[in-house]
Amino acid sequence: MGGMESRTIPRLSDFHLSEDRGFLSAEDPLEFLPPYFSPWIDLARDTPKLLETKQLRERVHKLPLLDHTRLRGQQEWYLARVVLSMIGHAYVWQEGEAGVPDFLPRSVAVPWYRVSEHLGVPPIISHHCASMVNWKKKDPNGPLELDNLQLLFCITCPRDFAWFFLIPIQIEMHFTPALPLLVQAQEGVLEGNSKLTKDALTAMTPVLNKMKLTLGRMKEQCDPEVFYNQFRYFLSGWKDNPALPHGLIYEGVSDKPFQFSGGSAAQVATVQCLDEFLGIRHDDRPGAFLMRMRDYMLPDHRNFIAAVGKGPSVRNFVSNSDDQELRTAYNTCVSLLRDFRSLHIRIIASYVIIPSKRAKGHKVEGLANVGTGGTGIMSFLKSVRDTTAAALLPDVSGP
Ligand code: HEM
Repeated sequence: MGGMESRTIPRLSDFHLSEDRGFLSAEDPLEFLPPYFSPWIDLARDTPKLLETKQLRERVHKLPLLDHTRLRGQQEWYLARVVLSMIGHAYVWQEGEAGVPDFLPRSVAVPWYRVSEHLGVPPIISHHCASMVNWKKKDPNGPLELDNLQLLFCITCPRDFAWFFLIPIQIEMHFTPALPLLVQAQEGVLEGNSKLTKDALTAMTPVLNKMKLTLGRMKEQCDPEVFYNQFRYFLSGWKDNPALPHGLIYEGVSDKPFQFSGGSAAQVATVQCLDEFLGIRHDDRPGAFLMRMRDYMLPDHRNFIAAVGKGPSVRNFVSNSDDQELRTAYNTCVSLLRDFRSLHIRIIASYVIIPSKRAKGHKVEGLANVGTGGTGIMSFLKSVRDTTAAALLPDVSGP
């Protein structure tokens, strides 16, 4: 990743990133669209119940084709994408892998495709739409914190599904102070100011610690068996997926099927941003997968990550310096990111590997192995974690 190092420091405002919300948008997400769009909102709200009785497809068949060009403002476009993604995935996977439809009806396909095109992302559920713009505060005057957050729209299993997507929002909030710090660290490199870079790296330590602590809260309200057997497959896409080997036809958009990857936390911008900042370069295959996941991020986010990677190299600066404190500060960040990834691997063991062994013969068995899933997951994640660990720099040699 990365490429030629430049002397340009990314400015947050150029990428519409705010100092107090980071990759979350500066305004709170909308909960409602204008009344004209109530068929979408009502259907998305009813989705978990309609799936229970297997009536969701019927409701979609009655959905009118609405004019998406009547959406106004970024937040309305975001919300439209949230609800259409929930409805679209519920439609495709209502019957599990056994009963996939040949095409997605135009009343969902056309606006989903066009709204996503407008936002510069593929028409499929992504981490951004399921999590980052899909929340509200329980107490509007309370803090933007996990325990005060509620997910707006779910596909199924509301309690567990919501928690799964709320955890990343809190992680995002922890990460937010790191954005100006990484800019500061690169400024230090540009100015040859070791202290500026060191202070920034040191101030990032609590950020990374908090991210890991919150990741560790996943089990509080998201049960591994519910995740694995009841909602994971609803997030699946139609690329490299044996249940939809040719992809999916979006009726009214094209007669040819499209192939897109499903939702994955590998689309989280924060972690890839940290990799670029710390100069961590992943091996060919894992690196290519992570790079591909950037296509599912908002253009501003993927462009910012690329700009950080092209900015002055903190890693080169640290490795060329004989300031041991600077090196320790850098190494602390790298080791905390490694620890975050090690914890993530332990989580996958209980959320994917163990349930997959129990699920033999279950109706969604095949869907457990899509994407980088199944046995490929662990070697992928371990490679990414080991490359992170390998980025640790040796101590400065004595005089
Ligand atoms: C129950 C919770 C979770 C499960 C089961 C899970 C599962 C997975 C899986 C299977 C992958 C491999 C890529 C793929 O197949 O799509 C992955 C990658 C990834 N996940 Fe998670 N994930 C969970 C929670 C999280 C959270 C909360 C975050 C951060 C907010 C996160 C961040 C990542 C990242 C950054 C990657 C890419 C690999 C890396 O950079 O280390 N995951 N996850």
